Amino acid sequence: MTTVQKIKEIEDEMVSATDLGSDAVLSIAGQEYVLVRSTSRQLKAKLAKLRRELLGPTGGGGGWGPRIRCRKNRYSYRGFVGFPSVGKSTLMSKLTGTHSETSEIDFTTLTTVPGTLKVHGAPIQILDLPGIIEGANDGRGRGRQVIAVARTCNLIFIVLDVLKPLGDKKLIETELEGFGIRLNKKPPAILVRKKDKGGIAITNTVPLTNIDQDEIKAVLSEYKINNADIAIRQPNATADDLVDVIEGNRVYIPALYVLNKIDAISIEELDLLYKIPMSVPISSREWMNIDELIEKMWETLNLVRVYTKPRGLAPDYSSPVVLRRGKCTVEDFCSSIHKEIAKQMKYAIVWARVQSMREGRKSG
Ligand SMILES: Nc1nc2c(ncn2[C@@H]2O[C@H](COP(=O)(O)OP(=O)(O)OP(=O)(O)O)[C@@H](O)[C@H]2O)c(=O)[nH]1
Ligand SMILES: [K+]
Ligand SMILES: [Mg+2]
Repeated sequence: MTTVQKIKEIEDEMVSATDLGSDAVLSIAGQEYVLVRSTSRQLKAKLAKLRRELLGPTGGGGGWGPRIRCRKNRYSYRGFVGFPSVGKSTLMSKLTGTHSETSEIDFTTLTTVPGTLKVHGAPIQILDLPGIIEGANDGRGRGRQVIAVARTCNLIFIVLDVLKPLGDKKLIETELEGFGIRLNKKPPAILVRKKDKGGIAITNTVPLTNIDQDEIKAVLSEYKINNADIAIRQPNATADDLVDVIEGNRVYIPALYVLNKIDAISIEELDLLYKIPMSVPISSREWMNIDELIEKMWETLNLVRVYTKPRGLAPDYSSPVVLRRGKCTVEDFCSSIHKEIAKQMKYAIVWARVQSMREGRKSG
């Protein structure tokens, strides 16, 4: 029996215990739980604890149900990351029409649940993810796996509950950063080229304001790099930026802060929320301000839609090929369909409604 099935069994038992109107004893994984009609709150907490145990790397004894899996294929994903019960699944279910279990109990979602939302004709893949807890990137709960999936996304929605302290924003950021994810940041314009000899040579095309030559050398010596050319073109580069470049396994992902449950706050409080950069206040349950969320998502994704046109016929506007701006040459278009197509193609005629669409001819 998988863990998910086990939890379902507990929930069913909870219902029947309530029906019985008396105490019932339930044994799960060798532990006995006394189900009392009047203690449903306690039971829920127990269930949440059990779920968290099962989420943990040691708990569950490998009885985990469907594994968190997310392969990066021709689809790219956008994922919901947040603490438990902030409303990720409510939002995902309503946005995409794909059912993902919701409830007031923490750790309701136990696996990755994918759904698709069409925005301006382009299918956008969205992943509902299990809630994470503080310390996730150190291995607490199932957070590591969740964050590993988030690393493969090309947009992260950080979902926050406006009824909980906004310090949660910082906590989530720290968890993601601890896993090498850099949010709303470009890769630092710093070049580190290791050599066999010659010592450390530092050149900078911008003034060094946050780090000096000695500090750069100190960081390099931490990594036992004694011979290297360092070129700094990043204004206000920091030691952290340098470390990121040396470590090399960082991912730079845009993030949108989804501030959920605004139905439960006042207009004055809402005004304050609007000051948070890259944020959208919404209510997923009451379906408030969802249009703004979708538009911000579209802008942040920076996508280009390419419609194909059979000779002599009108373009097929029903299913565009979706490419990323800056990566939308004819060759990119071909590769997104099949890697062989570009080799055989002699030319393409391209009409563009956006300026950045590059000239579409490819000589044969
Ligand atoms: N007031 C209010 N409650 C909401 C809103 N969205 C979700 N909720 C409630 O918040 C609770 C948690 O919702 P879920 O969608 O299960 O939250 P989740 O983030 O997926 O939770 P986990 O999967 O456990 O991490 C449920 O009781 C929802 O009804 C909202 O916009 N306003
Ligand atoms: K929940
Ligand atoms: Mg959920």
